[in-house]
Amino acid sequence: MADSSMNETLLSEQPKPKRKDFSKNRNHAATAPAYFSVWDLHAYYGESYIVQGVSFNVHEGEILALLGRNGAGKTSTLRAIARMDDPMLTHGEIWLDHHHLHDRKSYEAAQLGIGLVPEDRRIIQGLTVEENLQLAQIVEPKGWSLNRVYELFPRLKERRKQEGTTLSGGEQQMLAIARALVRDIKVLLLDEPYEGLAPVIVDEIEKTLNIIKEQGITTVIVEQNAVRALQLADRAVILDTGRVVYDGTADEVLENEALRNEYLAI
Ligand SMILES: Nc1ncnc2c1ncn2[C@@H]1O[C@H](COP(=O)(O)OP(=O)(O)OP(=O)(O)O)[C@@H](O)[C@H]1O
Repeated sequence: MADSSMNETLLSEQPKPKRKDFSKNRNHAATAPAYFSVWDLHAYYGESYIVQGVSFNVHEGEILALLGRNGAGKTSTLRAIARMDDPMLTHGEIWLDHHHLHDRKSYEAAQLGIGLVPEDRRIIQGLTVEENLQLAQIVEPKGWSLNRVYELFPRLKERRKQEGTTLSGGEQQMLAIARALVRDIKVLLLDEPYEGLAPVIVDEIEKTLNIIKEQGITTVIVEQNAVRALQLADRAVILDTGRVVYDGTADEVLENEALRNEYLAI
């Protein structure tokens, strides 16, 4: 999270939040060729104006890295897309496979195919690995079967009777991703999946994300480990103070030292 001084700056310089008003939005779907399209999102925490007009498109089956320095607004953008209450989305459009999400609740966005894996992974205490997965399957529509998930994550199969919160960090991350897959998701939103993990575990998760991509699932990954995210991703969007400052190929960012220095400090 960014320091509070940035918040204060944003607070003093930015306009006050407006009432939610999606009626003035133009119909972006008519012009958006992309499978998953985010257009001109504006979102606030209380009066703090954080997401300041973010737009990007993602093609089906693509992996997009959403990058930027601490406090750039990456998590907030993911949360706005997943239609969480905080930050409050006040303007913009979100389209997934011809369905609009911008005027929906988070549970409706989830039913339409958004799978958010938050940074803290939210493994449910007191439940085994398998019970965590079964609980995620309660809500329709269902996605992958447990057998299919266990094929992808043999470690979870081995530990299926173990309490989820006692797993290692990497295994908990696998469980968090698996929980998204047992629901019928179209877009996987990953917030800092590599955080705190050893490089060898990052390798393992990266392989899994490539397999998930081969199955046609679209992924947006937010990651402080920008190089690893760029190596995985097809495309990259870089945010700075809640605005898009780069939208292009991941390879171009890896090759463009000036861009990396300026916006990623790497
Ligand atoms: N619940 C909240 N209430 C108020 N401000 C918040 C809240 N969460 C985040 N912010 C502020 O929003 C801004 C963007 O935060 P966000 O977490 O989206 O950034 P980020 O790019 O994901 O950074 P990081 O990698 O550090 O998490 C920061 O200034 C942060 O302090």
